[in-house]
Amino acid sequence: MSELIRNPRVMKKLQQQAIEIAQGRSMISEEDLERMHYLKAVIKESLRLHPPYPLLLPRKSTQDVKLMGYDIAAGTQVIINAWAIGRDPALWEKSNEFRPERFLNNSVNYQGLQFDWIPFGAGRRSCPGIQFSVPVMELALANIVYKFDMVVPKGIENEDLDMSEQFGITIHRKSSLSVWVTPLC
Ligand code: HEM
Repeated sequence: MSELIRNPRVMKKLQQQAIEIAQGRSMISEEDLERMHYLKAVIKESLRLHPPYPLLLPRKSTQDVKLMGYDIAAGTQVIINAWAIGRDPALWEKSNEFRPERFLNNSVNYQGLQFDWIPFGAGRRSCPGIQFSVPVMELALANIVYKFDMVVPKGIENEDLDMSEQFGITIHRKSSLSVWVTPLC
């Protein structure tokens, strides 16, 4: 929500897609999600910049390895930082910008097979909640933007919206998100 409000171009494009898909119906349904490619890209881009679970479950190396110049001895506990990978400028063009378009022609999926985007982790300890949480996020966001327009309160510029994060086992906004909401239909 914060990124959409900060990026009205993306909000407009997403609302446009929601209007086209809903075709005047009162709600967007789960069956509609398949065709909402821009919505899926928005969610993926949000998870790239703001993975709710930033540090994956600890792993242990089973053998001595050399990784990017570092020697990691067998038995070392390793913690993988999905937050840093998602913002790595070597992997992502303009890595700090919210640009869902980067996921439109990108085969990346939720299974964690491409290690440059791992908000749900990877491998046998990856998140078993993907099948539940992704449709829930998509359905909620699709219906919110279909029904409401949201902007920053008067007197604040979009780029001044406080995006500070509270780090911990999970990451969330440091301050509550205050918005002006207008019903659309
Ligand atoms: C946006 C929502 C969610 C995100 C971003 C997320 C992310 C993650 C991540 C990054 C891990 C660690 C994976 C790894 O180390 O490879 C994890 C583990 C796990 N998640 Fe989720 N998760 C979400 C929702 C859920 C939901 C809804 C459930 C249950 C209904 C769930 C259940 C679990 C469980 C049980 C584990 C531990 C798996 C294990 O120990 O093998 N998650 N999740």
